[in-house]
Amino acid sequence: MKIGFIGVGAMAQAIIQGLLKAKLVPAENVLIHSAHQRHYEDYANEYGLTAKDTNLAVTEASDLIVLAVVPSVAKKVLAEIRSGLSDNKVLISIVSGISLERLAELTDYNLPILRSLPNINSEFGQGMTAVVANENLTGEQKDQALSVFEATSEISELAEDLFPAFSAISGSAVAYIDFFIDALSRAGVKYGLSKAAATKIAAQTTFGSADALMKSGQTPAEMIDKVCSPGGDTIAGILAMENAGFLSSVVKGIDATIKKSTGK
Ligand SMILES: NC(=O)C1=CN([C@@H]2O[C@H](COP(=O)(O)OP(=O)(O)OC[C@H]3O[C@@H](n4cnc5c(N)ncnc54)[C@H](OP(=O)(O)O)[C@@H]3O)[C@@H](O)[C@H]2O)C=CC1
Ligand SMILES: O=C(O)[C@@H]1CCC=N1
Repeated sequence: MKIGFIGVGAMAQAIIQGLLKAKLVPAENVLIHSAHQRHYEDYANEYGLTAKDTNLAVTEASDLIVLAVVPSVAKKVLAEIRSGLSDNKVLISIVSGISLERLAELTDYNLPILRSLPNINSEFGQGMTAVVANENLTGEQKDQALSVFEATSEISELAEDLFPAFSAISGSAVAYIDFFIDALSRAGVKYGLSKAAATKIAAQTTFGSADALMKSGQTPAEMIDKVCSPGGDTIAGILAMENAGFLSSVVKGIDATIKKSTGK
């Protein structure tokens, strides 16, 4: 199986690194092209990938074609690769905000297409990806397309109208969670910890909390209650955070993310 990437920016690189770690395909079976020759050639050389001269050449030589460009250039790129697509290849889009209907309209209504929304944690096999297939993508071909994300992440098959919410609380939320870790870390610095030590402590605590939450099967509220000793320190902190608008500031951030991705 050959997997082509059109665009090798932050998200494509995370998936490629995840795929290489998972050994889903040999490195030379990953084909790439992007806007800047120096960038895609250097990246291909560094990891033993195959660089191609054009987006169309990637498409023609691949079984799965991952569209990994920013939304504003997707239309132009799809026009370039359209003639290389056929029903024995799968177009996989990771582009935020472009629907299956729009992808088909810009290419061909008979093509198998998978719309996905991964997150950057795919690099370490810890991603979370939403997927939705069109009616032309079924059976073995669908399994093959899903294998890219199974190798790098958990998968959630979602209705398309939930993609903006998913993108906000997963794709974008990696940054929001890191923002929270950085906030904890800066608070640690305020009270004398070094930034490096505070960041490690905050990151491990975040990681361990997410792991424990999932392993316990409890709700976040139940976990919070276990940490808040009666009359203790944590409940004082929770109340002060909420008084400063913690919940509504997080929801406002998600509202803004969804508004930007949908224009609504
Ligand atoms: N970053 C993330 O966490 C996530 C991103 N996404 C989606 O992934 C897509 C890419 O985002 P991201 O990786 O962050 O963006 P980047 O800006 O990091 O990467 C964009 C890539 O597109 C390439 N590119 C630009 N124009 C062309 C062209 N005409 N032909 C071929 N390649 C081109 C660039 O080439 P070059 O490198 O040579 O300049 C670059 O490699 C977006 O649609 C985004 O919505 C989805 C989920 C999460
Ligand atoms: O910021 C963005 O537009 C992309 C979509 C999800 C994560 N990054």
